[in-house]
Amino acid sequence: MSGSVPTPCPNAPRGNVTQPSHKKPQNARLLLGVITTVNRGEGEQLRWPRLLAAVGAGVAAELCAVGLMALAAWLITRAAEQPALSALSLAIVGVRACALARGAFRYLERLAGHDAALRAVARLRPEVFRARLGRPALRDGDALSRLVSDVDSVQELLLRCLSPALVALVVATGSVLACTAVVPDAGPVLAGGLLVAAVVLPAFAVLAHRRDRSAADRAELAIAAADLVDGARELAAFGAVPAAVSRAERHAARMRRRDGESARSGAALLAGGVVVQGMTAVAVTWTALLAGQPQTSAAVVGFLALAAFETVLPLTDAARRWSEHVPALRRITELLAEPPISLPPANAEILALHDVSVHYDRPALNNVDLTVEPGRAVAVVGASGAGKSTLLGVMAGLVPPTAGHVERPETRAVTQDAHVFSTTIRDNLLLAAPDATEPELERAVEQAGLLDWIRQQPAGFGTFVGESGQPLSGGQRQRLLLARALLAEPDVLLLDEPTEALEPELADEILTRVLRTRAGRSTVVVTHRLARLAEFDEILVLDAGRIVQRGPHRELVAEPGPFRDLWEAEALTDSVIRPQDDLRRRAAALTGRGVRDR
Ligand SMILES: Nc1ncnc2c1ncn2[C@@H]1O[C@H](COP(=O)(O)OP(=O)(O)OP(=O)(O)O)[C@@H](O)[C@H]1O
Repeated sequence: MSGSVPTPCPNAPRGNVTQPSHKKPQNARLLLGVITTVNRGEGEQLRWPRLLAAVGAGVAAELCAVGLMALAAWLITRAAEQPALSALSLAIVGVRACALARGAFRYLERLAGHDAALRAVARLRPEVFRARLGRPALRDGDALSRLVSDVDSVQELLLRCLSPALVALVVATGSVLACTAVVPDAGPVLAGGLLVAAVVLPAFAVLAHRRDRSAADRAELAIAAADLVDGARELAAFGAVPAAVSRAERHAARMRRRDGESARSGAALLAGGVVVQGMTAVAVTWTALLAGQPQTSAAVVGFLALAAFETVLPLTDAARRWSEHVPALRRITELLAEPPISLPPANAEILALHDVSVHYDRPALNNVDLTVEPGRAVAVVGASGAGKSTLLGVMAGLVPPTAGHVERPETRAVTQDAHVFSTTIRDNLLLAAPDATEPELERAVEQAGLLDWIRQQPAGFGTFVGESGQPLSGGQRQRLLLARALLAEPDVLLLDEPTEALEPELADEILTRVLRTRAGRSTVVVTHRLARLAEFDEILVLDAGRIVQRGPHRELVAEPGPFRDLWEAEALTDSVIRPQDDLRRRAAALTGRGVRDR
């Protein structure tokens, strides 16, 4: 693996790792599980009462709506009989009260519901980010944005699925009971109609969503569009723009077609709901009349039925949303269920590996025994894939060994995939030593060879870098990461090809400075470059996960063996490449352009 520190069992997604087998829990249990997670611990959190208060207010608002319709129906039919006004006054007040209360309860429902959902999301987000800590980096933007949108899905599920479902359940039951109380024969008719709207139509919506491929099409279109934008230069250079554009157009056309199909099936379900609503209201009224009930009662149950459906019909949409958001819920649940990763704490004064092995799908490190005495400088060399980064990862505690054990003092590693945060240079550095003073910052960046460049920036240490800041060259990035590790003043500094992106002279200069200023700090450097290894106390030569040779530079070059082979190979390459480099440097000097970073 080139450079980045790999992560084997128990948490790596690759290799011979046995993944924990997650039995798929039921969807409703998923949501309950997530709500339990956000209910854990102290501080600001979602409390069940908030959610129940929202549901309670929603029920009250919907019951007011049903009551309003039923009272209005009674009022109109009764008024047609022209009774004394006093006989209607209670109903008039009731209609007014229901109308006012409905608005007030609706407002309370929104307030309590959003409060509960936002608290849930605020609580869940750090839990999810914490659970991601230490796991392999998410390189693809889609996975990264999903990490954010998955948590938003929980808000959607609470507000647009769970809460409406609970409200509909209570209001539908209440409406059937009220209808039965007024016209006993009409109760079962209403119950049947509501069941169709609450169960059958949502089931169709779920089925339609399962068959709907528009989400996959949308993702493919996004990928094609990203290729068009990010790869515009290469596509133009290879004359491949028309082909790429027509591929994106094909995705767009397919997505339009699918969107049309899904809009048609949604509209059909909506229309189906309205038909069921109308037919049930007619059937309920008819049943009441057939049962010999007065017209007033028939009108009341008919309108009551109409109003009850207003609460139940949105369940079709809620079911579609539920199907849309459940995969996000599943991802969150699986992430939270994984055992937390934490770096093992320092447990010794001296770094020592005892019979350490690391196995992925095949061995990466075999029975390594090694002690790094305080203050020693050790270089690790070997062919690509020999296990250098894995060894460094084990030393840093980033890769747990599959066999053997590690004694480790305080270490800091600069891995190839170490992250530059999207903030100022200063904040990136202070991550390692929050109390570092300005001179300490300057000393660290000077050792890492970045001070001159920082001084040239108008904002100096306040220059924004990272994703949303100033783009850094590979060499500047490596030097910033090196300075950050130096600032932490660890007992053991572990560097994985720390200057690979720099010109050889500058790389040597920086490495020499880092080694000379090490005092009591041990330094282990993985490197492909063998030129300056005489500065190291010991060189470890790795081959196929084993230490095949070790010793100081002068001894290793004096005897035939793997190191001398590597050394001679590099000398041969240098004799071909160096003259070209010199030429390039002279040309750069003439044109006044720097060539320090590769
Ligand atoms: N996460 C992983 N899962 C499976 N195999 C892995 C993983 N990480 C590394 N390997 C394998 O382990 C072996 C050692 O990899 P490692 O990255 O330690 O080599 P390296 O000497 O640092 O290589 P390079 O010089 O190219 O960076 C390689 O065969 C690699 O394919």
